[in-house]
Amino acid sequence: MASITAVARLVHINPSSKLNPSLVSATKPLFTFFSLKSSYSPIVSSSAASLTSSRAMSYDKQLIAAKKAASLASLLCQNVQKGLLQSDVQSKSDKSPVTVADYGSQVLVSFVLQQELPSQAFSLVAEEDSGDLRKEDSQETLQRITKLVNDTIASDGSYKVSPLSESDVLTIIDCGTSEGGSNGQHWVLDPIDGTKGFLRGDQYAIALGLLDEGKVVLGVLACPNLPLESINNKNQNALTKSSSGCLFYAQLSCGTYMESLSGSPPVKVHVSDTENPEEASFFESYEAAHSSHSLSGSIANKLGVKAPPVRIDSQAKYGALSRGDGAIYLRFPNKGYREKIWDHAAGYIVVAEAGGVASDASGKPLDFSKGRYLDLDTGIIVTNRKLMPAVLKAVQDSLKEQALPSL
Ligand SMILES: Nc1ncnc2c1ncn2[C@@H]1O[C@H](COP(=O)(O)O)[C@@H](OP(=O)(O)O)[C@H]1O
Ligand SMILES: [Mg+2]
Ligand SMILES: [Mg+2]
Ligand SMILES: [Mg+2]
Repeated sequence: MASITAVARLVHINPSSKLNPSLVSATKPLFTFFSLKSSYSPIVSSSAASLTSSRAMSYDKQLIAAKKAASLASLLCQNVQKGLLQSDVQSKSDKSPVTVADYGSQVLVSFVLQQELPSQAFSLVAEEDSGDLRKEDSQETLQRITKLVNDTIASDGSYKVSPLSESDVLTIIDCGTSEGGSNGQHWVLDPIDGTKGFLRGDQYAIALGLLDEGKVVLGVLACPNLPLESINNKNQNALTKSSSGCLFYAQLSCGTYMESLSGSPPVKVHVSDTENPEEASFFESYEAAHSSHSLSGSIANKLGVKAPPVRIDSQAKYGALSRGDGAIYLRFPNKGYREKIWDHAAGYIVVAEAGGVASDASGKPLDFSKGRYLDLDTGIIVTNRKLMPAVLKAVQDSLKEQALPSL
């Protein structure tokens, strides 16, 4: 096991950092308490119960660190997406795709959080693990990830650390194996949510949330391909224009804000306030295998929704809903599919703090305190508070009809 060299060190922020300027100024000066020598070892909590937490506390420091981590990961993902190679993509044991950018993003987020918050115990529930990368035929992929991560850290210039080795990279990826739960604080990370969208050149998100005592208390959603302007169903051309991308962030009781990934001033966002389902447009997954399009079609009919659905990948749907581009997001996976907390934690608080609400099909709020999986009834409904009762009824009626044997 690699050893930590604990050295207090002042990190000088390089003024030429490529990150959003508001993040850079907010983070200097900063002490970190470990330096990376030849090998890397994470600061891992020995027990979740040892983490201190308080419901009344502010999460400002964590929010600054989370924004910086997601922004740096976005840079890596944007660079990879521009020149994606066939060899950059692998298939996981469940046959889902994973790319060098998924791994690279996970390493960067974990690295930045630990650099920025050195005095806090660190627990991370993240999607990826190093299992496949430790296999012999993954050597080249691991080298490519390591180079991507080191190049991104060097080009940003905020951290004066020796380059990470391949072994450091594997160790940092495996910082994400926490089980989460209802005690203490846990970061929740989807390093690329919407990998299929990422591969198509469409929408994806770097989604980072923080749980405190089982509740999501902050969330950051970086959506590098999402335009700042609305993508409602009247303006879907916006999706094809090049964009610098959006960063959504929310902290408990502080509202939801959006800024561009290139650093425009933040604006407070709010969900649509429509009470009329006929005026509401809805989002669903681009991938029909991830959510039943026919069920959401039947729900939309019951509600009298006129506009066709906007189908996009990833938690960009939560971001778009939080600023009112559409008013309803419906997600109904196949029976037996278990939703993971990293697919929803950041999006959940981004919508909730913008005045929206998310529940399962029985109307129960999503519960992030049960470990790596969400324990829920049938599907996920996200909308504004005024529409929720009508949407819930339409969902429950459609589910009952679906359960009836056809004549
Ligand atoms: N059969 C399935 N049903 C529902 N969700 C699925 C699924 N297979 C994969 N997913 C999840 O859907 C996420 C993408 O969401 P969306 O459909 O909104 O774009 C994927 O995240 P990753 O891309 O991080 O693996 C994955 O976790
Ligand atoms: Mg995945
Ligand atoms: Mg995901
Ligand atoms: Mg993912």
